[in-house]
Amino acid sequence: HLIPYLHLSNKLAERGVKVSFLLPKGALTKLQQLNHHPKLIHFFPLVIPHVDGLPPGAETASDVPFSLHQLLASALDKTRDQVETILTSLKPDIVFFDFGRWIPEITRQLGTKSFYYSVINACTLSFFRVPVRRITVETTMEELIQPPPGYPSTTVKIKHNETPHIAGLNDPRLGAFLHERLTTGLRECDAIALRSCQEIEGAYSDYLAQQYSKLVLLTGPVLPETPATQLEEKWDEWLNKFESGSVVYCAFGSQITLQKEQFQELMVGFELSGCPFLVALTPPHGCSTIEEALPEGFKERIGERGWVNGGWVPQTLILKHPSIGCFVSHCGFGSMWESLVSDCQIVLIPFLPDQVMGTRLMVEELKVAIEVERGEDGMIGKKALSKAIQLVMDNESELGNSVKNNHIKLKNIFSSKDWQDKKIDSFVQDVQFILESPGA
Ligand SMILES: C[C@@H]1O[C@H](OP(=O)(O)OP(=O)(O)OC[C@H]2O[C@@H](n3ccc(=O)[nH]c3=O)[C@H](O)[C@@H]2O)[C@H](O)[C@H](O)[C@H]1O
Repeated sequence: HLIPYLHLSNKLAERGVKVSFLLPKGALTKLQQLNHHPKLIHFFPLVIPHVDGLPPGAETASDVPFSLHQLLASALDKTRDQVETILTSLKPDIVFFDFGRWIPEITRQLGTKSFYYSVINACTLSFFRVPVRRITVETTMEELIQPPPGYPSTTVKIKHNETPHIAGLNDPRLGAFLHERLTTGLRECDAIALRSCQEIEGAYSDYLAQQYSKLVLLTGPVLPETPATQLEEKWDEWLNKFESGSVVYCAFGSQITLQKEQFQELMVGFELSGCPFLVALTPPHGCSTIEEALPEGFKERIGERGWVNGGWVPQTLILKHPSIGCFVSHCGFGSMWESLVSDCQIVLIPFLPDQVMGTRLMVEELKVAIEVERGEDGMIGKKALSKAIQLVMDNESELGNSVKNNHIKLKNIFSSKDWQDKKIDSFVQDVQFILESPGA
């Protein structure tokens, strides 16, 4: 959530807006590198108090598994005094927030506005977090995956047989907690803003506005300008060995850590695909390095054809490299947008609820990607993965060409800087209108 908020801050700063960015102290180093306007964007590091049950020093969602997000949110709540002191001294015109459901209480006292800025896709937010829904600890799985009345899709949904394998769905306490927290923020804020656009999520954003009877503003994808820095030599040199559009790139964002068995199954899937591949995944559970996680004899069999990296890679630069032809992604919202503006074929393996919903939007509605089906046991099988990759990489494949052509149509719109700038410009105009009309 911090990365998309900073992308938006950069776009606002480009338009002369002064931004105060409150963030966990521990995230400062990583985020500082993404701050393109240090004269207009000032960081205010927050000390995140320890909460029993959290690993020592845990400060962001990438430090803890999804199951501990409730504890992380209570640690966030303990920063309220720090936040209140900073906002009282700054007196900003608007506060953008998402998990801090007590922000509107503070902004009302200060006579300023609060915008709930959602960095997850609108099709998920409007499916689960609308006032017409009641999600409590008693809510059954059947009730949970039922669309709310008036929901604008019958294909964007979570299927019953997959529910046991989606993290965060099978914990009624976590579900009730998230529902109460997010709907409070959406109900109490002055306006809702979404990191999306009419072209792909207009129906969901309109549904949300109708459900909350409040303005819903769209910022568009808010993608950073391609950084001036070049792709590091080690990646560029290795990728240049392969034909244009032949390499498969796989990454699952900052929150997914696989079980070792699933990790190894995916590695053999890349091997069976016959394509060169570059994989950037954190070492699976129980492994401290990626080397120890690799299947027996894998490195010897693969040789120079594959690179499995156990840490963070410059994803946006890699996706722009001409050798990359396929992106195997978890459909995190940031990666989803980055895949839409890329020239790659898109293969999706979602893990969290919003990633499943985003995958259905991409596959069933936009028809620009294919999804790798899980087996009965919830595993992504090596054959299913290699088949999906071969399908999109085969120039003769009808489905492969169909998703490619649909993707190109959207890419031609979304990758235009002019289109992206127009989205932000109209967002800033709408915000100014709200600020100038006190009754709004
Ligand atoms: C809203 C929330 O975002 C979360 O973020 P997560 O980090 O998983 O994935 P992305 O949104 O793709 O964000 C990941 C960001 O990290 C970048 N990246 C990733 C891996 C790497 O090796 N190098 C990189 O530069 C990537 O380019 C993207 O910008 C979850 O999805 C969650 O489902 C969703 O609700």
